[in-house]
Amino acid sequence: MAETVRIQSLGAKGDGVAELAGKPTFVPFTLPGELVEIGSGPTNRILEPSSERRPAPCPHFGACGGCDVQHASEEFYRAWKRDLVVQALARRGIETEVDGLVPCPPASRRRAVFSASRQGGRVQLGFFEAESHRLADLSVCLVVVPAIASRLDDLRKLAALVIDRRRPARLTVTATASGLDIAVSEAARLEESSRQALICLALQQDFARLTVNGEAVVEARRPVIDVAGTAMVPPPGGFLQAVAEAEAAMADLTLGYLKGARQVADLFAGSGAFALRLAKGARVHAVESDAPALSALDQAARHAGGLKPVTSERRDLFRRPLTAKELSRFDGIVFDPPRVGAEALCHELARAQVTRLVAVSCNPTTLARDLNILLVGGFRLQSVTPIDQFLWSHHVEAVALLTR
Ligand SMILES: C[S@@+](CC[C@H](N)C(=O)[O-])C[C@H]1O[C@@H](n2cnc3c(N)ncnc32)[C@H](O)[C@@H]1O
Repeated sequence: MAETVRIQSLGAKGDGVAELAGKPTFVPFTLPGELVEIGSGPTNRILEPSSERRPAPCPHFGACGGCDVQHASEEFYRAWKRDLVVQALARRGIETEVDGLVPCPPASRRRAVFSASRQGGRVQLGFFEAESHRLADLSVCLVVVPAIASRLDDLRKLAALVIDRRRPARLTVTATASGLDIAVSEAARLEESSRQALICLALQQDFARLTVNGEAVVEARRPVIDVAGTAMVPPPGGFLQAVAEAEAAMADLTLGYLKGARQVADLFAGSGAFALRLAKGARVHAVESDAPALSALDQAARHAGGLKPVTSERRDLFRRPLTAKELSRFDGIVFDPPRVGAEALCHELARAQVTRLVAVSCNPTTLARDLNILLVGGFRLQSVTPIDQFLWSHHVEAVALLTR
């Protein structure tokens, strides 16, 4: 039955929020203030559009799970994203100045994880919505760098050789300085004939490296990521900040905040986006649980000229966080955990003799929880900067400085 609702706000996942029969109702692709008819068909009818509404630039918007908010003015979009951080902090009772959002340009995502499946004999390649089976077959993608956007058909040809009938394959595609680095997971078991076909295709398409279900199929060239002048070869499908400009913005803030520190810990260091930059001015101890990531960091540090010593430690920081005593030997610390945050580590940090801390986060909710632990432990929050890395999605990063 059709109902008419007035959208009150935009929720944390980018859906419009309205009240219906006293309950919150989520209406995708709407904006605050809009009057919307819902439930009358597959799409909702906007009866009164917001003055902030704009035509979505991408023809796949709405059908593709990659973007949530393309239908608003840039000013509205940026304010909403910044507010996701403000609101998450406020829910923990943290009232603080939050900087303006560092924006993300279109055509800048160097790392994308596509899904591919076969529908009626045709290979479809695109992004799934969370918890959805909707996969739009992309003819264009406005968020990825041209080196990826121009290769969607080639990626479909590759997917055709690896798709398992029972589940979609995942293609982690990274544009590196030496060509595309592609890691396919959840692929069908490779028969010798499809392995040969993949090798031919990868060489013909000039992919730098192709890995399928963890097996190196082709490495025509080492895929190289430039980390502010240091060459780093990432492990296949390993973590990499998705947008080089966003990584640089987070790193610039971190380096500025830790200026003058001599002994720095980079916790949840990945392949060294921060460590390799920090080591230009300080000794760095990098801690991370993923062995291939640490090995990439080590190799890069060893081959780079002019860096101060970089040591690394493989350690599960959830189960075995550095202790307050271990942390107290550093005069600067940066930590950049996955979405679940760094609760156990923050309890140790709160007790450590550390005066300068940089928290980098991809989840405002866990960031707020972790900051709260540090504030109770006597730190003061000096700044919070939201950074857009996933343009037109509901994801937002943040960098915060804490001092004692
Ligand atoms: C958001 S990434 C940050 C990586 C790095 N700072 C960068 O900017 O490229 C989070 C990192 O935490 C690592 N990680 C996940 N769980 C961990 C754990 N329990 N202990 C230590 N590291 C972990 C992941 O492997 C990943 O490299």
